[in-house]
Amino acid sequence: MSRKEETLGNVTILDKIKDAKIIFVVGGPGSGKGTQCEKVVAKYGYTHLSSGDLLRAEVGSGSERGKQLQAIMQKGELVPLDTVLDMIKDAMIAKADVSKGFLIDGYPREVKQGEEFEKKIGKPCLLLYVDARGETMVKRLMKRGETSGRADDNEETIKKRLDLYYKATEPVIAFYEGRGIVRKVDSELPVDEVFGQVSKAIDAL
Ligand SMILES: Nc1nc2c(ncn2[C@@H]2O[C@H](COP(=O)(O)OP(=O)(O)OP(=O)(O)O)[C@@H](O)[C@H]2O)c(=O)[nH]1
Ligand SMILES: O=c1ccn([C@@H]2O[C@H](COP(=O)(O)OP(=O)(O)O)[C@@H](O)[C@H]2O)c(=O)[nH]1
Ligand SMILES: [Mg+2]
Repeated sequence: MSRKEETLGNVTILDKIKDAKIIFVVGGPGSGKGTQCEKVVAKYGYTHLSSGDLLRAEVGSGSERGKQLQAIMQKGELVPLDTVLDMIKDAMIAKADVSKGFLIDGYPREVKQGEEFEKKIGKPCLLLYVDARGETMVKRLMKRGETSGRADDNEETIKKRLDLYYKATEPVIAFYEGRGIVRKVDSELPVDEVFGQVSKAIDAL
């Protein structure tokens, strides 16, 4: 295939993605983003892409890049922006033909990530803000850590993830509030009640 055709092919795929709805799902570690996304997939048939899951898949592959990612994630720090964005973009392109909507879970982690996503992929129509108290999130993650096997579900790393969330990710919510696309759900409530709030926000799209 010539370079020109490749570019044209890519444009078509990105156009398809532009027609699909893009929802950012943002909240602290253990706030319940993954839990709610699973329910959205079941009810609305959206494609769920968790940035953390994509990174963990790369770690699981045992690749050299995976080893570098593992070291960063174990410390609760953020991996380089381009790495995550490329993974999300590839995953979206792979689903472009069959997807009417995308749940981008755990992304953006910082305002710059959101800006780059919009430049390279498209604009979100909704940001679901999954809100829980710090104390609640720590408790849930410690419990999840008993069985999750996640290297970052330990007390020390949980604290770092939480600090980074407040410092880097909360400003993302303020940024998109300015655009009027943030809907906050209270994830202190039982899962089904939280999902009631999530459904309302999606039905209003
Ligand atoms: N009581 C209660 N527990 C919840 C709720 N949502 C999630 N949990 C529990 O909290 C833990 C974390 O939920 P996840 O959905 O994995 O959270 P997450 O936001 O995806 O977390 P990360 O993957 O760390 O980003 C899980 O063990 C869930 O069972 C909720 O609404 N109520
Ligand atoms: O855009 C992202 C998403 C995840 N991560 C890394 O992956 C880890 C786990 O992310 P996930 O969303 O699964 O869990 P959370 O930290 O929200 O509990 C984070 O602590 C980061 O090290 C990252 O660097 N950039
Ligand atoms: Mg998750």
